[in-house]
Amino acid sequence: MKIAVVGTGYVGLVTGTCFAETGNEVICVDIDQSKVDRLSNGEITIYEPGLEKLFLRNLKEGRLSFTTSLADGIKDAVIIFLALPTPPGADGAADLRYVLGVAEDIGKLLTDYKVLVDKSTVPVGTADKVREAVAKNYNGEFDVVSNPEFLREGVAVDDFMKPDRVVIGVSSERARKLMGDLYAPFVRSGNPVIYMDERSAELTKYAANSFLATKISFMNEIAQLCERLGADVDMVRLGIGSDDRIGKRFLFPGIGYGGSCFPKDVQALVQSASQVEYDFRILNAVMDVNEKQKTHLLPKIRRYFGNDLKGKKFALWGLAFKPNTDDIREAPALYMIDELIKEGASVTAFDPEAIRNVKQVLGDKISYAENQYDALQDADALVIATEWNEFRTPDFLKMVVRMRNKVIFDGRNLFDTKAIAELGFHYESVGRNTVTGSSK
Ligand SMILES: NC(=O)C1=CN([C@@H]2O[C@H](COP(=O)(O)OP(=O)(O)OC[C@H]3O[C@@H](n4cnc5c(N)ncnc54)[C@H](O)[C@@H]3O)[C@@H](O)[C@H]2O)C=CC1
Ligand SMILES: O=C(O)[C@H]1O[C@H](OP(=O)(O)OP(=O)(O)OC[C@H]2O[C@@H](n3ccc(=O)[nH]c3=O)[C@H](O)[C@@H]2O)[C@H](O)[C@@H](O)[C@@H]1O
Repeated sequence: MKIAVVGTGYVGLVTGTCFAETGNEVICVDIDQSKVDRLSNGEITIYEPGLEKLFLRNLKEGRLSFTTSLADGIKDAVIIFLALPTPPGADGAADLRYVLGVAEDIGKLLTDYKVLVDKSTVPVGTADKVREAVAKNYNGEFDVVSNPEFLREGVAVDDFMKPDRVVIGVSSERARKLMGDLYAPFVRSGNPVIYMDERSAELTKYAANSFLATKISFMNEIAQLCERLGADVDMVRLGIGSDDRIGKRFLFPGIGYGGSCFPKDVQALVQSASQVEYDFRILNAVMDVNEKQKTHLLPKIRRYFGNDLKGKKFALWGLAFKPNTDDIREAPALYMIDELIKEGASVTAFDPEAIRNVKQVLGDKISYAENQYDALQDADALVIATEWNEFRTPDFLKMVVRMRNKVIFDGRNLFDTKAIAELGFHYESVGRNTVTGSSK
């Protein structure tokens, strides 16, 4: 099948590549000329494990191509995916200007039947708005489908190729058949396609992200209680997670959820609710808890250093909002850096993939290390903000010889408290007892 993907960011590139991989002819459209040039020349624009191999294969074999021309992109396509940004507007509601702007442009170009698919995360009612935008300039036949995306960065290829489910909001039989054919290879791997109306599909996406964010904020509050009551959140997590009704996943406390989606989507759902005069109280609390959790380590750090961070040198491990991505949108590490610098401390950071992106935002406000151990040179303390695998089993001897103090503030609970105390570290984490080794 010939398909177009408009918007070649994270979701667009994964969507385009994976549909090419299942034998479709895919043209990806983006307004960013340099991005299109790089991609056309075989240079991948995002860090996503496993994607580059598929991208290069499909580019080479001619199933995947890139253009800045919307007209060329959609000319022969039967299905057009819109994978455009939906950032928060001033009031927190999703800003639909990109989606509706492109829909209107597509209306000007259409000459025959096509299916427009909302892949972006969009509020309830957007499919109707897209229909209206297209119909401003085109009075022929077309359909609009809502097909929200549930992939996670870092495991995006697997999530896309072997999804837990595919949600398709569709009210036309013709479009349903086309979408069913397109997704047939994914269903073969045993996962259901759930068909529903467009409004339910649109809400399903926000409900999923908001529920997951709620789970995280709930555990962050349990962690707060654990610290005050002398319990261990990792034990509580295991204790409740083995109940199938609760489930083991997404129960990890930390320094708050970040990324390009949870913060924006929870806020957008609250805003959608308020537009229909509903006060979504749980989600207001979820956002509030998350804001506080982002700075959870700071009082601990201040307390340890007697409320004076001036001149203190911090090593920071992890800048990306989570492991296996170079994405730093709403990354908790950035909030901590801000606060530490404000209080007169200096920071030397290491991240396996995200340094390039952070340099663009922070420049020389902080120093950057070549590897995790170099970041520790003369550090008064190590702060851990992202749970990259290589941070989990470090060479402690290498750490000790570089650090001025054997002190760790861990926002991701990477180490066993007993073992780290035996190595002589003072170790503070989230929802677990502070431990202090003998050679503090
Ligand atoms: N990043 C993620 O993990 C996920 C994102 N989503 C949703 O998917 C949507 C897209 O998100 P991302 O891919 O992260 O965004 P992104 O910001 O990475 O990419 C958007 C792309 O659209 C391009 N663009 C903007 N205006 C355009 C136009 N008029 N014509 C053509 N291209 C244009 C930009 O140049 C950019 O390359 C959002 O609604 C997001 O909430 C959904 C699931 C996962
Ligand atoms: O709509 C989206 O864009 C996507 O948002 C999330 O995916 P993503 O943002 O890539 O990352 P997650 O793995 O969900 O993590 C989000 C944040 O929650 C934090 N988190 C996650 C899990 C956990 O147990 N604890 C926790 O603090 C992570 O550190 C991270 O900051 C969802 O998991 C995807 O299903 C969805 O498609």
